[in-house]
Amino acid sequence: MLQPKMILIDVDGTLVDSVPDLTYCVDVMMERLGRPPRGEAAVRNWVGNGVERLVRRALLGRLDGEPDEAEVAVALPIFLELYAQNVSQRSLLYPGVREGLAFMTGAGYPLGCVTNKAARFTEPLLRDLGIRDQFSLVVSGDTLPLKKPDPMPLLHAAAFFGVDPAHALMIGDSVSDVKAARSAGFGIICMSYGYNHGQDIRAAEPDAVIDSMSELKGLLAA
Ligand SMILES: O=C(O)COP(=O)(O)O
Ligand SMILES: [Mg+2]
Repeated sequence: MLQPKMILIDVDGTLVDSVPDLTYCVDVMMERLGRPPRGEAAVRNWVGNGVERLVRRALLGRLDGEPDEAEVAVALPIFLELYAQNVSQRSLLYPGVREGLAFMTGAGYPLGCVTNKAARFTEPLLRDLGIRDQFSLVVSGDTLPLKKPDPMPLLHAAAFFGVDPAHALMIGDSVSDVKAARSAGFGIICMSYGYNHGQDIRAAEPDAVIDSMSELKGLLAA
């Protein structure tokens, strides 16, 4: 049984299935630019590195590369305005999240949230889904100079809670979470259902992969 002194949890693909709202905003943005929609299957593979990177990927129609900067300058404000209005309209907590959070808080684990989503979207999303109060700390993608896969947000949270990273656990869904956790010296558990750019997260070799946060009670000391 694991008994970390602090647990940090990722948002998109871990707590929240945010792809329906992100897809809506990508596709309306594309329509306004006079370009074809990208659809949910593509957007699912592009989430995880912040909204600006998502917009760049949508403009390109693929994961890697850089679109024309003039096009980004037009597209990004459109997307940001749309997402501000649609951050939680279609997004849902994954099955098992409420149960997993209740187990962790009930067992006394200090909880933080670490996401690459910008703070202006993270805060209302967590609030609208009724889970903001579960977290003593929320570190968003623009809270610090660097975001995941850099270890900075995780180390910042460890310092906030006064916990040695060797006694800290990250729960995420993507290779960025695994890389950040490994660089920070945290343990890492991943959700099998999340967004990992179309790759099976098992290839990144987290400490464990689970299908639902309700399974945490079998891994963490109560
Ligand atoms: O890509 C994003 O905006 C955020 O993704 P994350 O919550 O999985 O870090
Ligand atoms: Mg994620």
